[in-house]
Amino acid sequence: MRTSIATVCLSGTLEEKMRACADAGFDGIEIFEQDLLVSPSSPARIRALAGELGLSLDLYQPFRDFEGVGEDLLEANLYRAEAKFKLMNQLGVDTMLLCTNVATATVDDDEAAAAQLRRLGQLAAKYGVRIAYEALAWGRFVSDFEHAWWIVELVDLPNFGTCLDSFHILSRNWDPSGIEKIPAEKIFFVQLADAPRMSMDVLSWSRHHRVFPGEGDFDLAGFMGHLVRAGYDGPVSLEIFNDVFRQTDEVRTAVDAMRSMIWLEEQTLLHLQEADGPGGRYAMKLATLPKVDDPSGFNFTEVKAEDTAQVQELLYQLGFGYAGRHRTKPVQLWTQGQARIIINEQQARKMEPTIAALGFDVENPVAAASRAVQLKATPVLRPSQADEEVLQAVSAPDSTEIFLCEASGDGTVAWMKEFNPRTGAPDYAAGVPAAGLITHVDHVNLAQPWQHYDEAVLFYESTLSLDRQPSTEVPSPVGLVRSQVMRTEDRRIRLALNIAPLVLEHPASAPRYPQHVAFACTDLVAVARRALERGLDFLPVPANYYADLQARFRLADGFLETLQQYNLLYDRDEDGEFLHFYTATVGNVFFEVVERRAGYDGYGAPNTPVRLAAQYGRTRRGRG
Ligand SMILES: O=C(O)c1ccc(O)c(O)c1
Ligand SMILES: [Mg+2]
Repeated sequence: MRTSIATVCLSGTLEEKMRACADAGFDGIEIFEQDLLVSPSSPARIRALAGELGLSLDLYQPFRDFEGVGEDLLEANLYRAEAKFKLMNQLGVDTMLLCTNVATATVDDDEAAAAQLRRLGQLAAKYGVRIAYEALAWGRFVSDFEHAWWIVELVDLPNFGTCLDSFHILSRNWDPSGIEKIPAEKIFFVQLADAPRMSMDVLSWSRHHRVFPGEGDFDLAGFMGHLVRAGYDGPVSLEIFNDVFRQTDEVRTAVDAMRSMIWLEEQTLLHLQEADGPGGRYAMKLATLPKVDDPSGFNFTEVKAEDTAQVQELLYQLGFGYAGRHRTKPVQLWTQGQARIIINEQQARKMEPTIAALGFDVENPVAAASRAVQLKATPVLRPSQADEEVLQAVSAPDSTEIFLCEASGDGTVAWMKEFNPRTGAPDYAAGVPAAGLITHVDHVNLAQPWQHYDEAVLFYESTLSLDRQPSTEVPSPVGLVRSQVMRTEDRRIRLALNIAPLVLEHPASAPRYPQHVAFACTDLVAVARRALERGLDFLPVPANYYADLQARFRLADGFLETLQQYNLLYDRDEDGEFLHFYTATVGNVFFEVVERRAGYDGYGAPNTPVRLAAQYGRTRRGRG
């Protein structure tokens, strides 16, 4: 698959954008007119730079509002077009994108529009230029791709074809299977964009909310399948108008963009193999990635901190046992059931407790790491001694290190033998056996900086094959928190990503992005009772919450009192019940313990505002 990207996707100058696209591995670019107009570089310089960078200049765009106009305006439009054809000759670009008229068209007549477009095509031919006619979803008279294709047929010139843009087709729910009826040689260009489903006018949706494939809700593998079956083999280009991408680091955005392409290429092939059977022969060659099974569990969570005392104490209070110090590194291991927490003091100067790494159980760590690196993840290199396990790891967009560990069905993990339980136990933990009420990690919640949120979703979806659930928004005292759960089908991995609201201008301003690990247990009240005995600082829950709980659920006598006594939260739905509590926050980390009853599959979402408000209240009072 030949990859391309529109310069409008990125921030920076035209030259910066071009370098970022080349470095990320794109084959070509579409030059967005505005980027050239504001550039101090001459067309000849841009052409030379593209040559130096090995980028093909695939498209010049857009040319707007040409057809369906009166004769005077037509003359002016042809004059304007000829100037652009000359410019394109200087740039060495042979295809121009023409959008359907959104503003100046007054004549709703396909034959008349085609006659005008034929004049444009004939003029373009003198300059060796091809015109790719694209239906914009808000076009004045032409807004659907089959209508645009019909007009292309009427124009009937070899250098006049169509451009298909997934956004304009899928946003309007046009049936994309019609693409297969268009002869491949008349599809001059293809633009791809994903987007979250939204109910707003389609122009605003398109100009502000497009995202890279895999970050939104469109079925782009299905869309690509129609193109591949049509026999298309030209550039597949990203055209993403997005407010965040336009203002963030272009090098990073270009890598995110490339990841989306590599992943989509694989998804397209898998889609075609499933829909058409293996052995399909298509003009477009689609590359594959190492196929890996879903991760089968959390292997470990690593908390990094300069001062480890508070984290140790919380773990002790939750019933974790101290399982030893690493034989060569300043690293402790705490375990309970299948839950393993590593506390790492290495290179942690001035660091408040933070989740620095997550280990996932995978079938084949080398293949999983190779897949991630082929998807443009940065490998993490950790020095290890000759007799230590060599662990595979890559860096997630928020810098959390993702370790791909060998799964073991029996609850032991190979690297645990590097820890010596006889050294360095804190006083209160000496000789404490893991008490065994907590069984494993239920989920991990990572707060994402707002500008890397979509990138993080695609990262986990593509590298670890986690499935995206519908995203939700939860009110906090300082704004709405967007939340997105990613999980495996068997639920052994549940990862929640949040965008923390910006609190920069707020009096309680220190921007904090607390993260948490939620442990699963079979008896929450017992875990809470033990934790209280050991002095745990529970996140307090207000009495108003319990009054509302009783009103909603009519709880059995005594149950509400028990919940309230231990600051437990409760939820119930048609699948089952959910009990949970939170610890105080230490640095950037807190813990949750959950008990799922029957088939409850959620996360206590109605309780999240209560947690956020309680955490906010404590932060303002200077407590964690
Ligand atoms: O929003 C626009 O104007 C616009 C321009 C060119 C395109 O290819 C497109 O899809 C949208
Ligand atoms: Mg487009």
